[in-house]
Amino acid sequence: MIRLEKVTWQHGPSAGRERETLANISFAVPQGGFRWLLGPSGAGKSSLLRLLHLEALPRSGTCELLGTSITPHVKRSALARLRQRISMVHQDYRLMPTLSIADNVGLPLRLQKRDEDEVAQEVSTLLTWMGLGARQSSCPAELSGGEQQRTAIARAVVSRPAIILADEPTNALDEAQAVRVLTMLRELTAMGTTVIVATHNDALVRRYPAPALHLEHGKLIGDE
Ligand SMILES: Nc1ncnc2c1ncn2[C@@H]1O[C@H](COP(=O)(O)OP(=O)(O)OP(=O)(O)O)[C@@H](O)[C@H]1O
Repeated sequence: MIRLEKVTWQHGPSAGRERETLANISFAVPQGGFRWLLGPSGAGKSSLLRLLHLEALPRSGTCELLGTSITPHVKRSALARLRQRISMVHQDYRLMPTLSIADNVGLPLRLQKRDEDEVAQEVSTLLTWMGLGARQSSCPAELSGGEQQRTAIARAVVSRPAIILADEPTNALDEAQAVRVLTMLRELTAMGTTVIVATHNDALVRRYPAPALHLEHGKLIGDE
């Protein structure tokens, strides 16, 4: 469950800024829910996802993720536990440049101290499904943009997190790959994962009708 009530946040210090990056944002997504996150460039989509990924804390308002209230007083240990259950596909992928593709994808499983044989098996199965079976020992720099994006998606889903946040996860993919990724994300919601996908891909939104959060100038102008 994700629940935000009048959440406000901004980049940098409050003084001297014309407006908040995110202003008075309220919405809720039940566990297993799917939401598109839409809005023009600069509307605040990435900022909202970063907030939900706990890369920053709200300036005001209440934010509840998976039953934990995110307040300035929340314990670091609680935040750390929560972070392990929330995955993000960043727009710029954020792969570890010195690790192979397999090790990048295996990272969340190793953080969970999973058995090495199990890690190898899960990573290999997922990468093969993503069409990256032959690239497992390559480094990110040797991959195309689309291959890097698919690696970032694999890393986000491999540990079966409770929440997946994806920031334009299909912008480097061709249509067939984008459809495959969306189908997978929708299937994960059927298994109880909450998914929010920011996108400018109107065709994909039309193909997968779902409720959408519409942001404009940092304000939520629609939740339907
Ligand atoms: N690091 C930063 N420092 C200061 N302001 C920033 C920073 N990153 C983004 N902003 C500002 O915050 C606002 C929201 O940006 P954000 O990246 O969240 O929008 P977006 O909707 O994701 O845009 P896009 O669709 O282009 O990715 C914009 O006004 C942007 O200029």
